[in-house]
Amino acid sequence: MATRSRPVSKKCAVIGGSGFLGQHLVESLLEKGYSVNVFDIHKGIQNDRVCFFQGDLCNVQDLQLALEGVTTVFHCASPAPSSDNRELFYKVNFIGTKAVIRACKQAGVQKLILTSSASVVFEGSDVKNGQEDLPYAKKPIDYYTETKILQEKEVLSSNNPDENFLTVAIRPHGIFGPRDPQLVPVLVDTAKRGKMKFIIGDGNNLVDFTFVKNVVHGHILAAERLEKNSAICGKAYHITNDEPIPFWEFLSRILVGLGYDAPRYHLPYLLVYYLAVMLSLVSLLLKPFLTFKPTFTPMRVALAGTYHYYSCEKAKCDMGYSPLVRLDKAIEETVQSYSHLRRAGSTAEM
Ligand SMILES: NC(=O)C1=CN([C@@H]2O[C@H](COP(=O)(O)OP(=O)(O)OC[C@H]3O[C@@H](n4cnc5c(N)ncnc54)[C@H](O)[C@@H]3O)[C@@H](O)[C@H]2O)C=CC1
Ligand SMILES: CC(C)CCC[C@@H](C)[C@H]1CC[C@H]2C3=C(CC[C@]12C)[C@@]1(C)CCC(=O)C[C@@H]1CC3
Repeated sequence: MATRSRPVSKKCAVIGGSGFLGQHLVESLLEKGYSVNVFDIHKGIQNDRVCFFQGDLCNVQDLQLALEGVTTVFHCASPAPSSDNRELFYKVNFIGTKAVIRACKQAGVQKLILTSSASVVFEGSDVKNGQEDLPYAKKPIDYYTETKILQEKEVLSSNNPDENFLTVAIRPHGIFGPRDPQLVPVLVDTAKRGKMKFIIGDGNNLVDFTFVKNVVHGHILAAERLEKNSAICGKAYHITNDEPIPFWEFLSRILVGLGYDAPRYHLPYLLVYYLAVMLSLVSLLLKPFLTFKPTFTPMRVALAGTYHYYSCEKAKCDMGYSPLVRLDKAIEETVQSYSHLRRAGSTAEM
């Protein structure tokens, strides 16, 4: 172990370590010689090399054991955006994050790295090469994002070098990669139901999709650069692949890679957007009698039909970030990892 750059005594905790990003983060931290405690409400991680603590982050007592002797905490837990549960978003992302900060301070944790989201500045209209000085969205695209804003503000304002408590927020966008429960499975499911035939808008809108290993790299760099007097204290950073791609081209490459047809027919953006708004109202009205989850929600349509890509220059400059894996390689690795979702009878093709 003498060759490792980080001593094993560097103990950190990953809150949300059973999740998609959390698991990749844990694996990378272990590879780098950190010792890792995982805290999560679900035991989704099978790894003998970590200490697992099951609990709800809203509960300071639950957190205490997991944070004992820990110097660095990564907070990447959140209810899934698709859960569409306002109360839960507020409780976990806002009240729960306050509990995390309190527990960190009580346990003498020195660094807190929050996984925020680039969507905190997105209001459903084009963002091109957005920088971190964009104001928070006044009308966020959904309630999940509204609570991500509250959460980020709370974490950044708790940065206090005098108390030896330093914080930073990482804002990824469109995370994808092996084991993602959200993007590829939703795409494949939609394609299987014959609903992936249409391109919303002209199809030229550039978007950031960020490979999970690059997001992890950004988090670990931030943790390592977070020192008293460093430029990154109390700041937010976009972490992207730095290769914006047309939204529909990205989706098509994943779909074709897995043997499905790429969407071909164009529909006007505003028409689909207002249809999605109407559909979500109908589903709300019918809720007491019948539950159905529309595939094309206003939030998804806004994400699918507008430009939303962000500059990661500030992360490059302040923490020496640059993506480790290029987009082509990342798509290839992702498609290969989803061989179980490949269309029956299709052969591998990239
Ligand atoms: N997936 C994406 O494209 C993006 C995700 N993010 C953020 O990245 C972070 C990680 O996202 P994913 O890994 O995709 O989500 P995920 O759903 O795979 O993982 C979240 C984890 O948090 C845990 N969790 C939820 N509530 C909890 C609670 N009360 N106490 C303890 N653990 C709890 C879940 O059990 C899960 O293991 C989240 O903060 C999300 O907001 C930000 C930008 C984009
Ligand atoms: C049915 C199709 C129109 C769209 C299918 C793909 C979507 C499931 C994904 C495309 C962009 C993704 C995205 C997120 C979730 C999954 C997508 C909508 C986030 C909302 C996840 C949480 C965030 O913080 C922001 C992400 C933006 C991009």
